[in-house]
Amino acid sequence: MPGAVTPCRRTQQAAAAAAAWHAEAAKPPSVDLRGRRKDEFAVRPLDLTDVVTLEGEDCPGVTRLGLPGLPGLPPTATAFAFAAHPGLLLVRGALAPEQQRQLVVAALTRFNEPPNHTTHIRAYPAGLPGIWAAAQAGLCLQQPAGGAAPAAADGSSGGGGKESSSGSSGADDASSSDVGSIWGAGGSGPTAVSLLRKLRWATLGPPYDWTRRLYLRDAPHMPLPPELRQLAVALAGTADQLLLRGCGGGASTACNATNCAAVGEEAQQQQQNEQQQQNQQQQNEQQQCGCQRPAAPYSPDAALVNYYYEGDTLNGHIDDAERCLHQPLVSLSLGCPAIFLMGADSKDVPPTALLLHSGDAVVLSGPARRCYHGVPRILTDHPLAEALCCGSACSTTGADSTACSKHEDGGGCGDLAFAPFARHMQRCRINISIRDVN
Ligand SMILES: O=C(O)CCC(=O)C(=O)O
Ligand SMILES: [Fe+2]
Repeated sequence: MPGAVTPCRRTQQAAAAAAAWHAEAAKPPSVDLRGRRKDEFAVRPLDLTDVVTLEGEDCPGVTRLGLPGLPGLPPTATAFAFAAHPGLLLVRGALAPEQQRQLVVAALTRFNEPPNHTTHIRAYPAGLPGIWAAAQAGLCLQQPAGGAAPAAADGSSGGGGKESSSGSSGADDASSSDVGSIWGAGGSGPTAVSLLRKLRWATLGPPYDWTRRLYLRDAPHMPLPPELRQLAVALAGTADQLLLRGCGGGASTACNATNCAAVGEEAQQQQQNEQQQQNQQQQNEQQQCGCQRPAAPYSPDAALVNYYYEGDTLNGHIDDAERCLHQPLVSLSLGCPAIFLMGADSKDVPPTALLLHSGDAVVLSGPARRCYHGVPRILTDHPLAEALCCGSACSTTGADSTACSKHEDGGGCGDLAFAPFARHMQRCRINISIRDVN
């Protein structure tokens, strides 16, 4: 494998990210991004001490790995493995600028449309079609025909908000409405801007029920968009190649001995022993999760889209509702940077804090797939990612214009149609985590 360059940059500011892990752990489960509640930790001063930024000088325990140039990844993408987190791969720049812009547009205009479930599913069971366009046009939600208003969307419990005050008619009214009939220029309904701001998550593929913690495989849904599926397959393949088969990232349970260039009888015997141990370990793991690892190729079919704004956090958690926890989870970051905490299988183990940028991908594979992780902080006061810069966004946002200083030198994308999205993303982070749930 390529040499062990171990880059990171530690800032001089006071530490908080790792300490926050325990604070996060101590919080009640309702205080969560998905529960749409802010908390006292969210507004603490920014502190990046001990945050691994993957910039500048070497960082012990972090290895920069060469990419095999798999299709779907930009040539400049750089992958990192972490000795303390076997199976974790971070690919910096996994998404090309154009890809990032396309995903941002899709996440704000398509992924949040029915039949996909969103934060608003309880209050508006048939969804809020056209919410992005309505917000841009400054519209409000209209009283549904028949005078029965949908319940207010307080988003207070992800998927578990208030029941509709109009009983079943709320859903029927909304589903029979076209975009023009549910939004209007006036009225007493909530503004599309406020509903969009309260939209914290959307599900792609089989919807996830947060209350029962299971995928609703039989509920109406669109298939996972092919572009996400392809990306996840490419990134999971990269992780598999770099971490597992290449034996370079410490994914100890899955190092394929045939790729490890062992020679001679002694080495062969050692390989056989290791293989037996691996098989035993795999059997044990399969018994635990009941899946048939070798018989099931990676086939991502669902995703969770998280929309984060200033002060939003995601508590430390393990994603364990999928059928086979041997299948990787591929997580894409767009917009504002964020601190991502990667832990172990117990919250007693202090996590590593990583700074994620727009265009980064995190692959949780092997042992890392079954480890705690969370997001204690979104950095909304940072410059907008260059990939998302747009000329008119820079010039029309007053104080935010510094966010796009590169653009003023002619370095931006100049895509005027993207301007409203660029403005939105100056204060927003979108994460898309792609899963194989079946
Ligand atoms: O936002 C992130 O980076 C992580 C999201 C996540 O862990 C999840 O949705 O399960
Ligand atoms: Fe997660």
